[in-house]
Amino acid sequence: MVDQFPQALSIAGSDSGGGAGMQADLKTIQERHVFATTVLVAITAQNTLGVKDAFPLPTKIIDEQFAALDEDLQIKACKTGMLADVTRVKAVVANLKKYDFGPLTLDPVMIAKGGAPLLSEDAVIVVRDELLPLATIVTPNLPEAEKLTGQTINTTDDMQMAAKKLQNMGVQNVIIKGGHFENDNQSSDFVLLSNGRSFWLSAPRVNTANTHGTGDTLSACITAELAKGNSVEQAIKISKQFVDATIRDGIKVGHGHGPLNHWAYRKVEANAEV
Ligand SMILES: Nc1ncnc2c1ncn2[C@@H]1O[C@H](COP(=O)(O)OP(=O)(O)O)[C@@H](O)[C@H]1O
Ligand SMILES: Cc1ncc(COP(=O)(O)O)c(N)n1
Repeated sequence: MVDQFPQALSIAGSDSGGGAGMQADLKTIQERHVFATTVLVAITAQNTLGVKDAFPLPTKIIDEQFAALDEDLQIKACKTGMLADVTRVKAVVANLKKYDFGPLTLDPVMIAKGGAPLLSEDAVIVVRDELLPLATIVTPNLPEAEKLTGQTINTTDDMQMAAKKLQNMGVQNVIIKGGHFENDNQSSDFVLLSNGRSFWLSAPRVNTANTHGTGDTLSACITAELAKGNSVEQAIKISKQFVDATIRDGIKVGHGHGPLNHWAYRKVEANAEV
């Protein structure tokens, strides 16, 4: 059979403000020329000023979304974002064990930039023990890596140690994002691959409050690149450049932590072609 157009899946929560969550995933996957599909796990009433309310969806409709996709589509890579609570994490784990949607990028979303919880405290252990071993790559920010490993992260050495711990927990590849090291003039992420290779991806830190959805965008881009058949290393490198462009070439939307410019990477690619 002729291969179908590359298809990727975002399993996440909706951000009504359009900057993060499933909306950021859809915009990113589309920008990478991959067909985006979705399993909606929760709905948030949210804007750039914060999360006003959140409503986790019943597991029945979560299961039905997975079944509908499996019946018809040929999904080559998937990612998880906001999973809300123990019930939803367990539902997603069960579905990912039931169906093959390709390599899983696990973005262990826990707390929104504005401070609102997007994953209940008791669900962290379920993510660690049940979802992490299913993932091809995990993409925690610093507070998420601290929660998952139980260690504090104050230095770059701590980041490397935490990455090794995560790998020992059963995930093949790890990227620990350094966006929260706000006193550094670089934004540096540490990558540890399944073959033991490790490296840093750094970019000059952009002095901006408009970083709503950076983590979602990075993990969605990795997912899109994996759906095209790129290696984990290629996918991570392209995604760092992609998210960097979306932050650097910013737009003004809303009055708080504004969203990214999801079409900024087009200019980078156009310049590269000249
Ligand atoms: N101010 C910034 N300037 C440049 N890159 C940034 C900035 N903030 C975050 N990043 C990058 O954005 C990506 C997402 O990181 P981070 O913001 O830590 O994730 P999250 O949204 O999950 O908290 C990483 O590649 C990080 O290095
Ligand atoms: C539905 C949803 N999913 C994820 C995030 C995390 O994004 P950020 O950490 O940039 O606030 C969010 N705010 N809302």
